[in-house]
Amino acid sequence: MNTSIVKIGHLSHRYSKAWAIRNISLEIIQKGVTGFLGSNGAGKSTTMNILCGVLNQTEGTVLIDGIDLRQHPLEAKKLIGFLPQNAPLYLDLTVDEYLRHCAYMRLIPDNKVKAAMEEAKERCGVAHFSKRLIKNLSGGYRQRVGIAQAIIHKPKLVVLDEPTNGLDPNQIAEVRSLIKEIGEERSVLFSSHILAEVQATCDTIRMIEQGQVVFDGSVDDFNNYIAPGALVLYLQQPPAIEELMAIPGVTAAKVIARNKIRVSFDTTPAIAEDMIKYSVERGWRLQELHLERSSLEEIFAKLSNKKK
Ligand SMILES: Nc1ncnc2c1ncn2[C@@H]1O[C@H](COP(=O)(O)OP(=O)(O)OP(=O)(O)O)[C@@H](O)[C@H]1O
Repeated sequence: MNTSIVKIGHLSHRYSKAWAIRNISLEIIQKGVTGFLGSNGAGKSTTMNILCGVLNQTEGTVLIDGIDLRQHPLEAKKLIGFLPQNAPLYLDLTVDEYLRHCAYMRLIPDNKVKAAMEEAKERCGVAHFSKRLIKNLSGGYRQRVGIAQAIIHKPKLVVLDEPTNGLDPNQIAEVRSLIKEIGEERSVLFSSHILAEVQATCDTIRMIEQGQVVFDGSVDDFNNYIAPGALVLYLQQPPAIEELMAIPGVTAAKVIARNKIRVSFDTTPAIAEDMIKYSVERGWRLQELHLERSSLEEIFAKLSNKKK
C-alpha cells in the first residue's frame, strides 16, 4: 500500500503582516517524484522550509510518516533529506570532508560513516571527485554534492528546492535522471519553474499560487487540465468550410495548410467520431485527425490565474 509520507494540514505562514501561504493541505506518496510548481513568490520555498523543519509555521500541521514535525522534530527530521535553494556547501572543504561532516550531523554511527559516504557519492556520481575542494567543482557537480548530503542518511523523503536552477542543459539532464533514480526507492519532492522538467521527471504535480493549492494530481491530469477545443483534420477531398460549419457543435473551421483544416468545437464529446462518420458518408477521404492540446505554458497560466 502506498500511503502518504507527508501529510500537510491547513498550513499557513505569515512572515510579518502578509501571509506567504494560506491554508495549504496536501499529501505526498511514499515513493516517486512529486513536482512542486508555482510562480515566483507563490510560496514553494516557504512550504518546503516548513516541511523540512527549517521554519516554524504560523498555523497548521506537518506529519512526516505520521510523526508531528513540530512536536517531535528530531524523529521527524531523521526521515528527511533537504537541499535548499542555495545549497549549504562549505566551499573550502573537499567532497569527502564535507560529506563526513554531514554524516556526523545526521548522527550516523562512526562505524557506518564511510559506507554511507561511499554510497551517497556513488549514487550521485561524485566518487571520482572525493578529494577535490568543492569550490573547484562545476555547478552541476556542486549540485550533485548537495544532493549527496540530502540522501547520505537514507531518508524516506528527499526535498529539493529548485535543484536544477542555474545549470546548463547537460547538467540539468543529469540531475534530472538522478532525481528519477532516487525517486525509484524513496519519495522526492522538488520545486521547479521549468514545466517541461516537471513533466519529464515527475509522477505527480502539486501547484501553488499566492500561497494556495491550485492543482493536485497526476502529470496526465495536468496535461489534460484544459479540455481540447479543436481538431486538426487532414482530408484528401476537403469539403467547403460552410459544410463543416453546419455540423452541430462546430464553432469555427479554418484552412491552415493544403488539405489541412482546424475545426473548433464547443463541449461536444463525440466530435472526432462524428468527423470520421461524415468523412466516410460524404467522401472527404480523411487521412489524419488529432486533437489540439493546450501547451504546458497555457495550462500553467490558466492555473496561475485561478488565484488572481
Ligand atoms: N524571510 C521573508 N520575509 C518576508 N517575506 C518573505 C520571506 N521569505 C519569503 N517571503 C515572501 O513570501 C512569499 C512566498 O515566498 P517563497 O520564497 O516561499 O516563494 P517561492 O514560490 O519559493 O518563490 P521563488 O520561486 O521565487 O523562489 C513571497 O511573497 C515572498 O516575498
